[in-house]
Amino acid sequence: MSATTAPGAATPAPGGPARDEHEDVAPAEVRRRSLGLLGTLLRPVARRATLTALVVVVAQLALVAGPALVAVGIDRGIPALRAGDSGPLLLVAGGYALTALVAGTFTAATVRMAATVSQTVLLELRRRVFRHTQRLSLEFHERYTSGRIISRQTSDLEALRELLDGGVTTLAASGLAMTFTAVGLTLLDWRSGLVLLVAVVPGVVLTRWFQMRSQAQYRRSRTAAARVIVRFVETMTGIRAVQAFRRERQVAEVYAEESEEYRAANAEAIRVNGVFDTGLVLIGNVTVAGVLLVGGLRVLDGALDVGVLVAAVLYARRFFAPLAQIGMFYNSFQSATAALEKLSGLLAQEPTVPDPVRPVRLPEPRGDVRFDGVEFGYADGPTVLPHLDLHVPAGQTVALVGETGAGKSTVAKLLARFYDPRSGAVRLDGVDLRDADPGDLRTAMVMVTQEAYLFSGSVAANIALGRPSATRQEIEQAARAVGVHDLLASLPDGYDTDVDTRGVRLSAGQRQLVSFARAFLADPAVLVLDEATSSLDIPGEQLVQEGLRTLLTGRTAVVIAHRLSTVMHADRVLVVDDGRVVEDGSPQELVAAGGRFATLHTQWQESLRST
Ligand SMILES: Nc1ncnc2c1ncn2[C@@H]1O[C@H](COP(=O)(O)OP(=O)(O)OP(=O)(O)O)[C@@H](O)[C@H]1O
Repeated sequence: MSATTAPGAATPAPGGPARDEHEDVAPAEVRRRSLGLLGTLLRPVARRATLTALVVVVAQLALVAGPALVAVGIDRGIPALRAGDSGPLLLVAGGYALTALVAGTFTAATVRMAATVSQTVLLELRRRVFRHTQRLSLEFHERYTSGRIISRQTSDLEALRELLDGGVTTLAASGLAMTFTAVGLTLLDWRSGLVLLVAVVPGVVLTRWFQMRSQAQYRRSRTAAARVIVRFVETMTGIRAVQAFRRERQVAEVYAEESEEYRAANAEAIRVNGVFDTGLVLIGNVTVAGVLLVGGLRVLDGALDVGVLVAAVLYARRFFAPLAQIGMFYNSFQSATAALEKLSGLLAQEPTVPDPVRPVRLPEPRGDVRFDGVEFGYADGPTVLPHLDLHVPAGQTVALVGETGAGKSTVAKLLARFYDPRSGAVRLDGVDLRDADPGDLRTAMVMVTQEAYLFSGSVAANIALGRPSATRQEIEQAARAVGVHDLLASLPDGYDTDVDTRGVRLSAGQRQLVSFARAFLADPAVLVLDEATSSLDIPGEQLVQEGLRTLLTGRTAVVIAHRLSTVMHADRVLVVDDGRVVEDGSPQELVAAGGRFATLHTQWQESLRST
């Protein structure tokens, strides 16, 4: 059982530093990169975005005209009405209704247009992130935990969505509303404008306080949220280990603590928001009282018209309302900026196994494999293979044996080009894998891993992964060849059975056979196979052995062998120790030579006898 697999150890904190902790990039460069990404995303929707901005401006202008029209209505329209002329008042009322209509229509249009722009941008970004992440080399996926990738595709895109859907337009509209209101009021009556200016001082102080507190708070809340998500994903990914070692209670306790921290962070954020909103209402109302008092006294003196006073009060009331909106979206803005930085960081990652500039075609591969002076180590880690020279002629079956950590999988992964050597070259039919056409290489070389991963979907679709153009007949032929046809045909829906269907989960050995059928259908010139270590019941074992033999026939095969029978059927055995080939020969020769393999062979036989 592979229950000892530890859940990914690194705990990412998407709410923490926006930069990928593995890269060393200056903040200015990060900003440039994020803006660059935003630019490429917005370019296709530039016209629509500009139009949206114009619509926002018109909506705000229409809104700000309202109080001014009220002033005109009171100061000009009513006296005229008293004098028997209803024209001016009707004109003003009509004008007011028109501006209200324009403001309403344009605000609704803003919401729709912003949503269209935002959804187009997000669709493109979501696709781009998926395509890019999928293209990145294995080396990247081994260090970038699944929790972090999930955060990029979920919470980061969500943060951007929140801002783009309504945030940007609300921020712009709020900024414009405040500016237009201040200008409108000053033009109408500069003394009332002055009162507003005085009130702006505590408003700015309060907003500044809020920004600082809420930024810290928001960061805390995001970090806490990320911890909860990562803990959840890791626990569920490693559920076998958790259950096998009875860690449920401890994991639940840690999870409860982290959830509590998340709750506390959110509660504090709400409290800060509460103080800010209440403060704004207070400042707003005091300002209204100030404008009313100063203006009222001047009305008494006859220096100010009543209508202008009413308009001034309306403007003063409106002035502080947008600040609450700005405060609300300030955090979205922050988190969207951080999300954009992280997404642009992910998109800036380059595959460590790049596609060749001038690919060499391998249309009819023979399967001749060479390792020429290969030196290799993972990333910046220690050397794993110091110097490997190896020639596997076409059609040969080679079994790699050796102790755990000897470097067998590393040889296999270099051959399948999941990694490139630090020096030297791996060649197929004389072509350096780094120069080989990636499409041809994937056809020529297939790696079957231990885990025999099945994707959700039918059994047939899973086999067809080996050759998507295969007919049902060819799929069944492949299954027959590796001896799994009867089993698959007896499933509830035969080959159409969904591998995820409850109650028909395939066993490890059966999954292995399906993956053999998949590889058989792909029919590669070179097969790299990591034999499953899981022990199978004897009939199952025999079935897998027979399937394996059919699969290996007629092609070059490099097998990381865990079973004696596989090794003994190989043409050649390589004993790997500490990244070096220490014995090389046919199984019979090596047994006769009495070296390491001979010892291993004796141990194997003894263990088989004792079971
Ligand atoms: N992704 C990786 N990153 C860093 N080091 C690695 C990685 N994979 C393997 N190693 C290291 O490379 C060495 C060889 O490992 P490898 O997996 O090739 O051994 P192996 O012979 O296949 O072992 P096993 O039989 O247990 O699968 C080990 O020291 C291991 O720690």
